[in-house]
Amino acid sequence: MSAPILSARGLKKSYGGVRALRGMDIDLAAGEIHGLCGENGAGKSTLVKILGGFVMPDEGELGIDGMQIELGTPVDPALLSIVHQELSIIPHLSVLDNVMLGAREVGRIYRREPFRAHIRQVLDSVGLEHVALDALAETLPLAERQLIEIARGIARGAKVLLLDEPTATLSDGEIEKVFAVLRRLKAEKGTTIVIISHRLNEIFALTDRVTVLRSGQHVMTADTSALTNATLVEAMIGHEIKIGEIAPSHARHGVTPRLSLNNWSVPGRVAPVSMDVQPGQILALVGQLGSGADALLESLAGLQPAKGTLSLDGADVTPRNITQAYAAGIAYVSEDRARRGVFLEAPIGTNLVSQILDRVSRKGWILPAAIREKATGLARGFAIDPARLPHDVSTLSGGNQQKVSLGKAAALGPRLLLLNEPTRGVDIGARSEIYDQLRSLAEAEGLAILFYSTDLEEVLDASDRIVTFYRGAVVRDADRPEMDADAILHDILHGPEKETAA
Ligand SMILES: Nc1ncnc2c1ncn2[C@@H]1O[C@H](COP(=O)(O)OP(=O)(O)OP(=O)(O)O)[C@@H](O)[C@H]1O
Repeated sequence: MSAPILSARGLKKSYGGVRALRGMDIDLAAGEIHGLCGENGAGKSTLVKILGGFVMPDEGELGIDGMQIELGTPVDPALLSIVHQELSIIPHLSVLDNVMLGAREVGRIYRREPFRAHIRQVLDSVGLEHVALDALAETLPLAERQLIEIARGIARGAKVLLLDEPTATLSDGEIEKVFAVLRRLKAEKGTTIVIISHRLNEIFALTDRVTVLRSGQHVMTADTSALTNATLVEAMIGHEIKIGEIAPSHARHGVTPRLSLNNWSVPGRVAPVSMDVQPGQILALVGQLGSGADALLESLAGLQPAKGTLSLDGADVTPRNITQAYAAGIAYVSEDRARRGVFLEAPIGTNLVSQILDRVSRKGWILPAAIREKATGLARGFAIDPARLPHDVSTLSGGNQQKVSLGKAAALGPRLLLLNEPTRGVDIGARSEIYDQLRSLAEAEGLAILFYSTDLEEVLDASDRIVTFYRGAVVRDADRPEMDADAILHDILHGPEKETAA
């Protein structure tokens, strides 16, 4: 490799007793796309935050573009820019102001006009042609806010661009647009790009080299072309896992359906749907953003105004808001975990049992032993380290926070569990543990699970029935063995097959 554009040596960082990085080295070549892989909590975000100067390491050295960088102070954004994992978009500012926030060009007096044309171009390039520069960020869905975050990183024109799970909330079409922009930045401007992703197909599609971290240490750096799925997974978690196998369905047939939808519609977003879901069935709702698949899921939790009737075990419980949904035994896990999923500044154990306090207390007194027992069981089931139960959720890595929000919903013992992007940011090993846990809940308790996901691998690995959506209507409803990735993609990108004239 010619002289690296970025070189870090001996980076160490501990948070209390947690050793996030234990002496990490990394070199980035100019103009390469470099993937960072590793389990949840391996230290990827910590590394990226140290490189950007947002976290002060305990030890280490960093050089960028031939300059020694003072650690712990934000690096000039024209040199290095980060697209963070948790959105830093300010809801009540416009799209333009969000992109320009913190830009060096702004100076002391912020006049918007000179920047409009350039920012328009950047937004168009990431697929936000339809979004006005003056629209308030809060009016946009999560995926579009994520695209603005990416646009902000691109607009800085940095020599090194670090992206921490930029695609976690995006669907395939959007991801392709973002990747096209990244490839263009590399080819035309020689930008060096680092990308963290748990979706291995993205790592293979985009990167030139990959670095793997495990428990805060460097495990390997290799050319992507020299790796296979299996060798990469093994480097990340130390053993092989089964991917792509069709798990047996636990759906109970010949009994009253767990969920029945009768003429259920979300005005303006989903045309009327009637369907039954059996106890123990795990059903994936799949579609592009705006296809109605996610709106349908939210409507079942009382989060979208809907028409029609929703029955559980044969009784009409049509929820008009989330409180009614919970009361009926419907639990919902949001895709936006920081805002709606967990209490960040409360211990993990407290979070897990926060919605079932009545079950871990007697005569109004909370029973610590009961909390510990319940929380430990949930932690085990959802691959959370039980030793960390007393720590605040905010000290967990992103993927581990997601596991807490799943455990918290499962604690309710619901009849119907609704999951929006169930394993967003969760590593590949923990993902398969979570799918196993969901399957055993479905089998043991007859729980019906409906989930919306933009990750096709997740749809194929976790479901036993798949419903595809296109432009607000169901295209196909089929058992998992009858579907594959091509069939799903065809449905969600093109809609139903056109009838050929006889
Ligand atoms: N502010 C903090 N306080 C305490 N512990 C922290 C803090 N930030 C990170 N950690 C811990 O440091 C370790 C590394 O976390 P980091 O976020 O870097 O992992 P990651 O590889 O990015 O994980 P993920 O894939 O889940 O995002 C984890 O054990 C995490 O809990």
